[in-house]
Amino acid sequence: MPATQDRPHATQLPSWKKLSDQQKQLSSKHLRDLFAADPKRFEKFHLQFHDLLFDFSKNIVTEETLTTLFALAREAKDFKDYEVEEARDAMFSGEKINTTEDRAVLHIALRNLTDRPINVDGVNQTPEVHKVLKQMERWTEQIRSGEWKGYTGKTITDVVNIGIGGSDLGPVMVTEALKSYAKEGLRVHFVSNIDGTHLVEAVKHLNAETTVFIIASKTFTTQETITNAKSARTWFLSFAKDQSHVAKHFVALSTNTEEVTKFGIAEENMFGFWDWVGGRYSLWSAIGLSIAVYVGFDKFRELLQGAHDMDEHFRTTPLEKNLPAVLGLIGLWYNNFWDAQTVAILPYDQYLSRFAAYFQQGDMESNGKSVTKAGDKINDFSTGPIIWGEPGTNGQHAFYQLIHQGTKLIPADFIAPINSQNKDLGEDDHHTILLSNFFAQTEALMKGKTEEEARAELQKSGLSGEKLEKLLPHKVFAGNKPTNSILFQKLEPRTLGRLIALYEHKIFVQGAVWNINSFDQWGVELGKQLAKNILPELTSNGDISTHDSSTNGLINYFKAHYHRA
Ligand SMILES: O=P(O)(O)OC[C@H]1O[C@@H](O)[C@H](O)[C@@H](O)[C@@H]1O
Repeated sequence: MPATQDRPHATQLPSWKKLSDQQKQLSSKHLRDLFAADPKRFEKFHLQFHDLLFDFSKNIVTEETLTTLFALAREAKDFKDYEVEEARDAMFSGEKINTTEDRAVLHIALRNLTDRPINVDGVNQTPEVHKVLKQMERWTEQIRSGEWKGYTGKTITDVVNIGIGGSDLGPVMVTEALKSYAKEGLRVHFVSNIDGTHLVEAVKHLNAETTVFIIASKTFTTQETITNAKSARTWFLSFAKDQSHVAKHFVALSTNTEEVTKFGIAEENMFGFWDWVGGRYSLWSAIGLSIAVYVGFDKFRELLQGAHDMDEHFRTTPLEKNLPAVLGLIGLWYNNFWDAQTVAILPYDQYLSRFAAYFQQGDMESNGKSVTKAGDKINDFSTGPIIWGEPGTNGQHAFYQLIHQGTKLIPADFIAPINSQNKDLGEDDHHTILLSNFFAQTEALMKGKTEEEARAELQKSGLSGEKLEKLLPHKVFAGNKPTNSILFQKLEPRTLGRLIALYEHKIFVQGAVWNINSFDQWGVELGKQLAKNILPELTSNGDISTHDSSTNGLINYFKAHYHRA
């Protein structure tokens, strides 16, 4: 078959049909029954990888479901005839699997700390990757040791990363996650939003003499980042006065040398990367500079090492024992056969408070697609899920109500460390309280509470008759709500690396079965284009009439009431 011809949609595959039948059978069963029928369910349905324990037994699956999901992954082919494992191998070997941009997808090369060559167009990328890592290490040490001085000869105390999307979310999430490893006296700040408030509030209490700005942008053309960078430079020069001081206070992370130098940042203060690094997969590249400076280069290296561990696991392990594959296929099961629209990511670890937000971009920008790789419209199945979540136990007191008793099926991933970084706080052991909630929630979601159980409880509390009957339906929990549980020893950099890479590859597996390009993001362009047209209209004279009546009405109302100064 010619390379450009598309393959049957996943829905036409024999295993898809089987899964659909299995879903019908399972929909009359309850997770309680599955547990009751098999005391070895946990043993059968969990995997371990280094310090990660992945329990998927509280899912509405049987061994047959899993076998069929693995079969599906082996039947699904993209237009190059690659099934999931072959598509994975193609990514690892530097093939240009991002077809619409004609690019390789090699975030895995960024954490390949070995000398294994990874070629793109016949050129080994590994030496270049290691060169930039060295450059990052040098700069990181200069800042952290105080060797790098500001324009008045003072040591740097504050680093402000200006970037957005993939040039912001990864560093934000990881610096938060690894906060306990931060160097005392060195703070990092993040400015992403074009809303001037973000920059103003970030620099408000900073001293220009001791502040360095990292301008992070793969393209170096992103409107938000360049506008913020220019305003940051204006703020800086309002103190430093002399343009020549910019060199000591602004560095750039980018693939675009020309734009970086045009901005006024010298090439020696630029940390490069490559078009084969997708924005949402870039925290491992120079984009991670704010992480490295905050926690130290050794810790940054451990983070890379952790991701590399997971890469090797993903690359070499059969689907049946492969954590990202199992996570991905179980997710696909709910997405495609149970009509689940969303996945909640619920870390029981305050340090992971931005983990779900990070994977909102990671997953939704990757798999929010509705054409196959060959451009064929997908209208017979659903692709990427909506990702959301907050750390437990905050979520419990906010939105868990809907997960427990709402009408929607919300599969959820519970993630927690076995050991906390913060112990001996006083009378109570916070961590056992936290984890008791984790275990209780996953149990409650699975088991629910039957009418009989609820009735017995109400009777015990002294209620009876009409009052009891009225309250009873509100006290019932249907249960049968699926969860994954991921436990790890402690939130160390290497573990975090493994965890992030686990989710990255989960996204890959789903995208491969759906035969979509998980590595482009054309859907973000239309809004950008229209904003460019609208911007001059906001400052032109007179009313606007070029849009629909709503857009015209809003723009004209804005213009009538806006005061720039
Ligand atoms: O790093 P850049 O080029 O400034 O891009 C930032 C973000 O820009 C967005 O438009 C893209 O959707 C993201 O994928 C990207 O991470």
